[in-house]
Amino acid sequence: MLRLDGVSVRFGERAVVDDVDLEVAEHEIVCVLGPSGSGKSTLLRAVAGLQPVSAGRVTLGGADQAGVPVHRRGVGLMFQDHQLFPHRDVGGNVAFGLRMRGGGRGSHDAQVAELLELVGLPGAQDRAVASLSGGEQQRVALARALAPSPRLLMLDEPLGQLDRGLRERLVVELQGLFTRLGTTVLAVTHDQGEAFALADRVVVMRDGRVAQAGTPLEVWQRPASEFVARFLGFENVVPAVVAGGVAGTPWGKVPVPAGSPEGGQRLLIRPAGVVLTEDGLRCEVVSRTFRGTHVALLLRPETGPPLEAECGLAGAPAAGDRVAVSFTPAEVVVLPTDCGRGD
Ligand SMILES: Nc1ncnc2c1ncn2[C@@H]1O[C@H](COP(=O)(O)OP(=O)(O)OP(=O)(O)O)[C@@H](O)[C@H]1O
Repeated sequence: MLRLDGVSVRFGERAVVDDVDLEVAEHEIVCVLGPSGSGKSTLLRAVAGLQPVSAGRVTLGGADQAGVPVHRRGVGLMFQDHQLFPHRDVGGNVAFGLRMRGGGRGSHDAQVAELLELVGLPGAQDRAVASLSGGEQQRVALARALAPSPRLLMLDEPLGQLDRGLRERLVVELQGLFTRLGTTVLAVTHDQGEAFALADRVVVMRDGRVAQAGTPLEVWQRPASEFVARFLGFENVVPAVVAGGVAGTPWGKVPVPAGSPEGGQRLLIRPAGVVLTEDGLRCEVVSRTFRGTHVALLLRPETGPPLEAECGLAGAPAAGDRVAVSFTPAEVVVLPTDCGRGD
């Protein structure tokens, strides 16, 4: 459906998007994820035709998009500040989306009703935009973007301004809706939770380049670099020397998965792999945080930097308690080095 070959966007000397290859298959939901300023929005704008590319090629359905204006690309856009028309009612906003398809100014009542039903706002046609909550406005913007049945729907921080609880609910709804409709989606977000909940595949960007692309599970289980690991919120990353299935680390010996590269490496231990035991590395519990399904612990080991661990709710130690931990190799990742990226 969508293909980017070596796409770069430069502002002056600076490549904000730098030689990016990317494919989105029909019916696929791809989320571009990355820190602020990594070039996500610029990439999306280049695909939409809102931003000229400095090098490379964007093809949609096999057709080169060079010189094709935004309104002829057949893409739907929903941006962070969802830009509803404040003076039109909800129905008028959604009908605008339908007219974008070239259906003329005729009555679109039935389709508007159907679209509002779809986004969970049945019967809202006559409501004023100003009377809607943030989440409701987001749904109207979505109905308007879906109205012309775009071959590719592009979302830029679609839930960016909403509070966390609402975002978590909406993201599940969106995922279900897109899957039901078979919509092809390219979305941009800086929120990994959102990306992981929505996407079939995530693309992590760093300084205009693709740092890793894969399914949420692949990226979560096997971060391709220390940058990706830290971006995902993993803090247990240390230098290590790997030999014979064991890594020598500041926390002592840590078993690594079979087949891990040997020699001087960077090592990630996911918190789930730091297990409370009778006998092992001795630590003091600095803090504990209830996370619903488990307890997150911050530990101060007798050697090495602080360690993040997880344990069950029952019998979780308290701040100040002394515990011992061991490590589970399945949760240990020997990280590929970030070539030339200054880490
Ligand atoms: N029109 C422009 N002229 C010059 N620099 C720009 C322009 N648009 C964006 N940039 C710069 O390009 C870089 C990438 O911006 P972009 O908005 O694509 O990042 P982003 O990853 O979407 O960030 P955020 O998550 O904060 O929206 C930023 O440093 C930004 O300042």
